Amino acid sequence: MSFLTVQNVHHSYFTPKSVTNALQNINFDIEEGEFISLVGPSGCGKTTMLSILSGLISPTEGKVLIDGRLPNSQTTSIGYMLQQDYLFPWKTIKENILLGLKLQNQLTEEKKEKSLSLLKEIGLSGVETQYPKQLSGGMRQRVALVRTLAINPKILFLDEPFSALDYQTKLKLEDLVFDTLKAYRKTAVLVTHDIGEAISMSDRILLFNAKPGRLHKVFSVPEELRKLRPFDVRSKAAYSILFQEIWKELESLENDG
Ligand SMILES: Nc1ncnc2c1ncn2[C@@H]1O[C@H](COP(=O)(O)OP(=O)(O)OP(=O)(O)O)[C@@H](O)[C@H]1O
Repeated sequence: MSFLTVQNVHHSYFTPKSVTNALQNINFDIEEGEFISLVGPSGCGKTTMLSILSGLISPTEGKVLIDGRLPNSQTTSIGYMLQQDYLFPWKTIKENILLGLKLQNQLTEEKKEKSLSLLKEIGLSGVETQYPKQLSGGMRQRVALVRTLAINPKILFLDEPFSALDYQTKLKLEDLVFDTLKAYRKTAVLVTHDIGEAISMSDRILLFNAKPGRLHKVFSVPEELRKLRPFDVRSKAAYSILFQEIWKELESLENDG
């Protein structure tokens, strides 16, 4: 059985006046250690899919299993990186990083040391006693990554974590997140509007279609690109070919809609 399975998922939002079929008949699997991106036109259900995968909402029909368990079960450890870093402004960087462990009653000396050494690994030595407002947006997102990894999640859900950053910081952070997730052999699902980001970071890309949201096509990133860091992927011919392919497919979906 795969690490994560999505079986016949449908999801509708009901309001007193209308019903929106956000997702229809979604099926896919993710293997342990895979990096998957969800892309598609606005309103195709990417955020809804991520909310279902992470157990924030239950699908109207069908189910998701992570390591054989429902995502909202106590034993399924999930990490998030979002567009905003959601660090607590009144807590120091060290307190922010250790908060998850503290809340889960898992703050051992060993885990504390590990989390603080990860902060150094990603180039943030010496910020432990500073407050979030003293750091740049890119630095704060790096702290958010450490905070997420501190709880040793089985899977990470990344909801446009680079979209609020300037272009140069975004490219640097893509490399850093990629390196860190590979080093710790983490499984990850990224939602992004940026096809280049999806190709350069992922093993596979799931293209969704809108109204209702369906899984339209799955693209496998060529093996030769998967071995490279995201920044280096962007200069390869195979990258441009796949970019064109996904771009054309997206355009045809938008024209159909
Ligand atoms: N809480 C909600 N109540 C009612 N309808 C909703 C709700 N959340 C999302 N929708 C609708 O469900 C559909 C899918 O929305 P969703 O946000 O998942 O798409 P998306 O692909 O993430 O969009 P975007 O790329 O614009 O962020 C859309 O038609 C949206 O209007």
